Amino acid sequence: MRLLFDQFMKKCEDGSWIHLPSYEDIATQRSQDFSTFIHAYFPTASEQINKEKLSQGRIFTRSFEDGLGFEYVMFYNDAEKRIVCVFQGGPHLQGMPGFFHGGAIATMIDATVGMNAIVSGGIVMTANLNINFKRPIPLCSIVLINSQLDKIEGRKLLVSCNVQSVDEKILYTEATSLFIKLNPEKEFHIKELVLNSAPPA
Ligand SMILES: CCCCC/C=C\C/C=C\C/C=C\C/C=C\CCCC(=O)SCCNC(=O)CCNC(=O)[C@H](O)C(C)(C)COP(=O)(O)OP(=O)(O)OC[C@H]1O[C@@H](n2cnc3c(N)ncnc32)[C@H](O)[C@@H]1OP(=O)(O)O
Repeated sequence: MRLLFDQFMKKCEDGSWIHLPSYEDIATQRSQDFSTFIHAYFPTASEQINKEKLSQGRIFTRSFEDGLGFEYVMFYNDAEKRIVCVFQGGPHLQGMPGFFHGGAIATMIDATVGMNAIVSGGIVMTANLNINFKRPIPLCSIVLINSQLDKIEGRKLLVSCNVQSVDEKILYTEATSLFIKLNPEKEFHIKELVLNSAPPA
């Protein structure tokens, strides 16, 4: 994992790739924006959300103890509209004995294609996620999630991805997704928000 991280950090040196900040980095810096965001886009839901609970909110991929759940880092290539996620799931993500749970894989896929849609299109939500599980992924192995923005049609963003072994010899999973941009009149400049929260390369 460290070796792959260092290889991608090297690619960041010429600016072609960007090490994306973790959700926690963004949330810590911009937590005051979250209730404004919810109120702007989902005014009815906003009344149903307990403000105290919201302040305890955590993205669930970052809710496990270190090493037991989702360990990952993402890198973004703006020219190619690609994100590569280096993912090493922990033992608490087990489904079939010895392998990752399909829901855990779906979560990481959604997080990766979702981040690609966010940096490409702004505030979006997943409308559709289609996954083909082709081979089971051994528990605790390191995999690469390669996502690609395929098309933008008005408010719709189509992003595809695959999950491969690090040596690229095993294709574990393929997925396509549809994201819908929320009301553009209430645009938050989320791309800047995400990129400005990036740790130094
Ligand atoms: C400053 C604060 C910032 C806050 C965020 C901060 C930081 C974030 C940073 C990082 C985040 C990190 C990682 C991201 C991690 C994970 C990503 C997870 C994302 C999710 O986990 S998200 C949860 C699951 N997600 C939902 O909970 C959505 C529920 N849903 C809805 O809320 C609505 O459904 C919505 C909004 C999607 C659309 O609603 P809408 O009213 O805006 O649009 P409408 O329905 O008119 O559709 C417009 C056109 O899309 C077509 N269309 C729609 N749906 C379709 C479908 N399924 N298949 C085919 N076509 C479809 C229509 O047919 C029409 O097409 P046409 O225009 O051609 O007629």
